[in-house]
Amino acid sequence: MNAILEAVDLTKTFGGVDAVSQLSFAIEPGHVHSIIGPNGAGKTTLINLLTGIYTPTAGRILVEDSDTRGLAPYELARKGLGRTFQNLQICMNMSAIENVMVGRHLRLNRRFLSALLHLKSVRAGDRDCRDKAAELMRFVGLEREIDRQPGELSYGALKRLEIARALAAEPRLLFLDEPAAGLNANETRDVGALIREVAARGVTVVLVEHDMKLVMEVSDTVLVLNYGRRLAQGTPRAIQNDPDVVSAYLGGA
Ligand SMILES: Nc1ncnc2c1ncn2[C@@H]1O[C@H](COP(=O)(O)OP(=O)(O)OP(=O)(O)O)[C@@H](O)[C@H]1O
Repeated sequence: MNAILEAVDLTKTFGGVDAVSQLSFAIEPGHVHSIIGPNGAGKTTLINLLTGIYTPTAGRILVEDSDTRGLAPYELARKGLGRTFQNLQICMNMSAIENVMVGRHLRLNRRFLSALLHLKSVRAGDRDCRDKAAELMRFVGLEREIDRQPGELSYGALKRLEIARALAAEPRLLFLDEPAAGLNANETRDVGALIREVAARGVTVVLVEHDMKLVMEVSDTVLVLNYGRRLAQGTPRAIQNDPDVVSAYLGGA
């Protein structure tokens, strides 16, 4: 088995409601894999399970064949799992590049909290970290924003900054939770191009997104959830033509 991540009979129950129910799937390395589904289908719950925020009620999650049960999110980050969040998690009192440098410390420094508290010495002492962060800001198209404060950046730029920060930890698998939410059409198109570039760098991308145009343009495979279960999985073209998906989701969207 060469899956980078595998879910086996995964279930998460909240007070009698199965938010995710007996879900099995595999994510092959490389490419862009999207997870879609109507509101309440279980997408966020699934991401929170895969990234260690929730513990499964039943079932298993394997990262490169190793069971992740009991591992905290930061331990999964060290195994190569990165993520961005639906709601921005940017530190507004740090410069844009410092936010990206923090992302690198989350992976490299076991005592990252103390590193955060001594950010000035980190900044002075770790030229490599800053250089790497600057390279990532260029990669996401924010080369002119390096020393600006997040409060001066557009919402679209902040979303890209989050992606740069997640990449700073050098993930092999990157979860993007609604990266296009709140963006206009141009910004969404740019995020789509960025997602493809991230995948071209060899980072496997798992995308949770409501914007169907974006999903269909950037994905290699799409997993469709409905009531916490797998409704369909396949290429964007196959998904768009799947009658179950059309009636349960796309048709009602
Ligand atoms: N912490 C929680 N406590 C109780 N129920 C929850 C909790 N989180 C999610 N649920 C329920 O689990 C189901 C799946 O919710 P989830 O947020 O994972 O869906 P989603 O597909 O991400 O939805 P959306 O597209 O609206 O973000 C819903 O019925 C929701 O009400």
